[in-house]
Amino acid sequence: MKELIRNSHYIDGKWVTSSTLFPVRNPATGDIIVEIARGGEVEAQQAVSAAAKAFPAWRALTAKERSIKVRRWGELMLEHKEALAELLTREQGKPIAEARGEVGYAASFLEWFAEEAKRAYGDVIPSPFPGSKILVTREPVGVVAAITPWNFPLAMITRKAAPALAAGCTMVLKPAEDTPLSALALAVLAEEAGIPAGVFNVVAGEARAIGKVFTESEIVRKLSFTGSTRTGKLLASQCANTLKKMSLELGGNAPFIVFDDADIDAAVRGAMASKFRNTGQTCVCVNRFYVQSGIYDAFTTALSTAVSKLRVGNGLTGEVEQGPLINQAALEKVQAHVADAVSKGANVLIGGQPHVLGGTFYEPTVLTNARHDMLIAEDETFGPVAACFQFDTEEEVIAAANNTPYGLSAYFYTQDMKRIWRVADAIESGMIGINEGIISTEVAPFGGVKESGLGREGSKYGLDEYVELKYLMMGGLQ
Ligand SMILES: NC(=O)C1=CN([C@@H]2O[C@H](COP(=O)(O)OP(=O)(O)OC[C@H]3O[C@@H](n4cnc5c(N)ncnc54)[C@H](OP(=O)(O)O)[C@@H]3O)[C@@H](O)[C@H]2O)C=CC1
Ligand SMILES: O=C(O)CCCC(=O)O
Repeated sequence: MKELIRNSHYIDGKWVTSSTLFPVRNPATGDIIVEIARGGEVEAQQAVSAAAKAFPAWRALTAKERSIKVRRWGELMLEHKEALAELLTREQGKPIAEARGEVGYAASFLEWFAEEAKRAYGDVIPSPFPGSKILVTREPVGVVAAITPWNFPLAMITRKAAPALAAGCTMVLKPAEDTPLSALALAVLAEEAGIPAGVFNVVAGEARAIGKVFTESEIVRKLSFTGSTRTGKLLASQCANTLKKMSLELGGNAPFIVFDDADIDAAVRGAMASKFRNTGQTCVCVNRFYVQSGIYDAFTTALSTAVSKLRVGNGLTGEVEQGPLINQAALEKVQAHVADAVSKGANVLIGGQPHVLGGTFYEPTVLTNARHDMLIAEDETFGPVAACFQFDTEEEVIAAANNTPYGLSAYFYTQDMKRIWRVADAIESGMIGINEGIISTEVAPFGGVKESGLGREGSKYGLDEYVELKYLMMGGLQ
């Protein structure tokens, strides 16, 4: 087994330190896990140069040769599943069972795109001109920069690195300040898998300085970002001058609609899975529950009963289902949303306070009588708070669900087949769970519309984000 904890950057196949360090803390205890190198402009430039140098040889490999290495990277993740999961829980806080799930999910992107690498087919187009042939080939974009968030410290990296490397691109990565250790552990395993020096580089540290180098570089031809809409817009503006290709997976404000004819038990199971995954800290977590009047009391009561059974604590202890929030700012956001909702008339059915464990733990919470003038209706809470709105008609709820600049995920529960199609067509969202609370899988296209972003990750479509089409017109063939 490889030692997975590293405290320096991984650039050009070497472990490189910096003159200053920053602490990585366990959000469940506040303890420092390790202090790691704080990189900035210099390290970011080194990483971009290394990725540029490695690109010609990596793209020149056959798709099958790249596929073998990418697949091996994923296999190594699974061979180190327990150690990776433990590290992930220590730096991110999610319950160990969810961390194990994330290791598998992250590895699944490496397996999937190792397969897709071999299917980066071109095209032959019937030519309208005599004596000519028209061909389309698919080429790697070049050097890709990735900037990733703290909520899925492994999966958000492999969801980008797997298609990028499979397509023949090289990568520079800046992980989130709160969770760089999982990214560095991935670099250890990339090296072990035989991924050549410079193909995958990790620089942790100063977000703005590193981001500026990545976005302003003429060498970097693509930015792939997951995080807040605010930061996504900033990075997109920084990319404008070099007109980079961009994938942006940004914030959401997911509605979860429960119609009168829904199977209430199934809806509560879906609600629990979607809302409380990672303590409410995923971009596809429900933010607004819309429950039809006829079942409002029954649903909210059943939801509260389920929420009352959630066990909160340090994710490393096996029984726990809800970990801490990632940091103090996250706790303050949740507190502000709940205080604002209560001040405007929301009722607290359960929870509503910081947890007695202290730190950044917050009680799993259900609010009823939610209204649209509350902060919770506009901005993703990113915490364990289920805010329930009441509605009467399908028309009214579709208008309410769409009344947001976001459009990442949405969910609805009904047993009426005609309504399923009507509502699925009407909702403005990149992804919809229909009688289903968990939608994430490597085989399906993940991404949003409106201000939730650009592009799709995972699935057969995910490779397209890392390739350019090249059209070849061959004349004089007669
Ligand atoms: N779509 C999603 O999956 C996510 C959505 N969010 C939403 O965003 C809110 C705030 O979370 P937060 O972590 O601050 O999200 P951010 O969007 O700020 O962070 C995401 C990533 O972007 C980096 N980053 C931040 N600012 C810059 C910059 N100027 N240049 C380059 N990189 C930058 C961060 O680095 P660093 O960590 O070093 O600051 C991190 O790696 C959450 O409450 C949630 O609503 C958050 C995370 C994921
Ligand atoms: O919050 C995110 O951006 C990660 C989504 C996790 C998933 O793929 O479900």
